[in-house]
Amino acid sequence: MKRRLILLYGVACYAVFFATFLYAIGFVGGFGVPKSMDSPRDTSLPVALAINLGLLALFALQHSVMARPAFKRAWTRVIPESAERSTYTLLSSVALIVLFWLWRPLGGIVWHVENEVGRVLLYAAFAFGWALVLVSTFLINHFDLFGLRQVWLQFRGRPYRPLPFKTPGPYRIVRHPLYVGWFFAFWATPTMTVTHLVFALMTTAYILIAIRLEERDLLDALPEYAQYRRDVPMLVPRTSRASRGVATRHAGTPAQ
Ligand SMILES: C[S@@+](CC[C@H](N)C(=O)[O-])C[C@H]1O[C@@H](n2cnc3c(N)ncnc32)[C@H](O)[C@@H]1O
Repeated sequence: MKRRLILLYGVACYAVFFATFLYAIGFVGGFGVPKSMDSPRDTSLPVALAINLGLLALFALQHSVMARPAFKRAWTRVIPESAERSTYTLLSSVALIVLFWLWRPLGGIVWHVENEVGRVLLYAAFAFGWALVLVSTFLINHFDLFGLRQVWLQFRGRPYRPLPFKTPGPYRIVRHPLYVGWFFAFWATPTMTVTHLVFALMTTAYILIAIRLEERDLLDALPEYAQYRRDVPMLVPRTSRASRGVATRHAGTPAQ
């Protein structure tokens, strides 16, 4: 009974995540949702700015604190270990839903591209970003990142084994393709409003901090990560032939 409940909980958390992810595409891109990030301003600028920065800080805190190994060790004394990742996924989605709900558009145009080719290219870059995010989750292990693998294994009575370190496809070109995807998704827009710019700047700063925290944990957990870090750039691909040689050194899938 308990196993079944945990499985159901994991599936429900995943469903909430997936709906939130789809909503986020419309919220950032400005289509298909009742209120997007770039809707007209309805609050005074300082108040709107304070609310938005608070919402972003709430998400950043939840997302980074709950991802740290020390927090997970303490937290799994309270909740079942197999439900930890699903709970993380659920609370991340809740933080985003609160952000969508309370977000205050600021108005103001920073740039506006009217040229058709430019607009198509920017929309293509936006779509590429979201696709890269999704594809990267599958390259690492989509079902583990969002907690489904953990609840399924407990349901089948099998022990959880952490994911091995992997460098598939884009992970041989940059260490953080998923975060590169976010940059495309957040910066590529034909109409950059002040709201959108604040969002893009703040999320960029947060991702750079999150990379430091994530890499600190990866260096602690994986002996091979230090060499990978020396060989493969963080976010911007190298163009030289030498770097391509280095990338092929990571073409295999070293075990953890
Ligand atoms: C949201 S994913 C982001 C992965 C990566 N930073 C990126 O931008 O593509 C974060 C999780 O991926 C794991 N991770 C990061 N790089 C990895 C790799 N090369 N192989 C396996 N897991 C990895 C981290 O330990 C963390 O649990």
